[in-house]
Amino acid sequence: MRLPPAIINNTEEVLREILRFTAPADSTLSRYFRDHPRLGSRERGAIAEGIYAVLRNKSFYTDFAEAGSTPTMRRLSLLGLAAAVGIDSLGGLSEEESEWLTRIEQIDRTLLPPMMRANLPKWLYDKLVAQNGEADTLQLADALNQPAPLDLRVNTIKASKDEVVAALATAPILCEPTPYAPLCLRVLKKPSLQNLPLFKNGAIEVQDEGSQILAQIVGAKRGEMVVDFCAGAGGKTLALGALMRNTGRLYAFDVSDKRLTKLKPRLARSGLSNVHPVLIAHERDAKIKRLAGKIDRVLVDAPCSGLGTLRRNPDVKWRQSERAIVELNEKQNAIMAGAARLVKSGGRLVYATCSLLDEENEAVVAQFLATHDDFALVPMRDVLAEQKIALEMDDYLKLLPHKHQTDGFFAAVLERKKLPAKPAQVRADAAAADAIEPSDSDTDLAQSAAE
Ligand SMILES: C[S@@+](CC[C@H](N)C(=O)[O-])C[C@H]1O[C@@H](n2cnc3c(N)ncnc32)[C@H](O)[C@@H]1O
Repeated sequence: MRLPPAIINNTEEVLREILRFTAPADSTLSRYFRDHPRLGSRERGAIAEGIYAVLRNKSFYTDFAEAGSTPTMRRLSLLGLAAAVGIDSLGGLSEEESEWLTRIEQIDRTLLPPMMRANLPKWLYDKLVAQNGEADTLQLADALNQPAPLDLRVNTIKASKDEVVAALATAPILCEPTPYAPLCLRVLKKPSLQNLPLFKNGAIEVQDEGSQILAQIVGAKRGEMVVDFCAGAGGKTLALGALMRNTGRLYAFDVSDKRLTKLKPRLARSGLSNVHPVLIAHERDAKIKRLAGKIDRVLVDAPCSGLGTLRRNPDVKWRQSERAIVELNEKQNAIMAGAARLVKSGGRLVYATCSLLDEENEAVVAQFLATHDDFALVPMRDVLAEQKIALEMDDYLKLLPHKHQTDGFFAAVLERKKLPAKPAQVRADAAAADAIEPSDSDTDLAQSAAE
């Protein structure tokens, strides 16, 4: 059955707003759907997919939509909707529009000028070509312009992987294991999962395989003191807490109350009791200072451009700018310096981003090492071997959608050099002092966590 002609107008209306790039596309779409409750689920799906198709293919579509007699916004909407549901499913097309859409569908995109084929803004295209060359950039861009698969992480606190596969099969939902992360399942279609008992009872979380690998390379062990410095809504926190088998202490820091609030229901579902969310004012907050030198593993999943997640958030490439990257860089350097203070001698600091740009990745690590000679890089190949992850990397983790079918991720592991052992008497005195005067850091933080 054809979709009603009115959805072309709806798409045009919301697209006009989204293309101003003043807010994330997903939040504008959610608000539009809330304001238009009469749209059915099929119509909503078509509009959302149509908008995402325009965002993914904006350079190519704009070039073709600007020619012709009908308004550009209608033509862009038609191109997006046709890509999302097929020309034959669209009601209300004129004969000229149907023929025009068919002609564009038949264009061989490999013959387009490279930047138009990549559908990237010039500044980003130029940076990626300078970094990786044109052929690799085009392959990367093609992969970034495909929708991401739906990956799940099995929460072993609640169920085994086999139990989850069996329960999904009865739904019936088909899934398959992925190559690298041991607890990852890739769902073959994209069913809604929210109402599944498995989801409600916390046995599964939606999480990209790349994100799961990142949590694993932190190498957090049972009973350790761990900090997830930029925990956000807790995607990696929950994975870390489960890897620690719900033991030790895992602090989830963030400067955003809104994001930490989103962590709370996920935490309740997860069954974890070792996680302590703490709202911090900034990376030098006094709450942090009190944990200085006490933490085994610190993860900095830094605020970044998010360019590695274009499969999910295609608007990000049009919303980011070179100037924003410079500002992010300052923040990334400052957060690393703040987080480093927590790491104990012999402990590890993991820097991670979902950016594709060297300046947010290798350059931040280089700047950190240049100013922190008490840290050394642990080559990623050694970390992956420790964790038995079958990925070939050199010094850094660099996950890419066209090579690993994950979002784009970067990570580096830095170890704080071990201090020379203290003389026996000094050690004994320090132990006695600790026993009499427990540090106030834990009580303070536990209190913040309870708030
Ligand atoms: C990439 S997101 C984290 C995503 C999260 N780790 C996850 O797996 O879902 C970066 C986070 O850093 C937080 N952030 C920004 N500045 C910060 C700072 N100075 N200290 C700690 N967190 C900060 C942001 O609020 C945001 O939640």
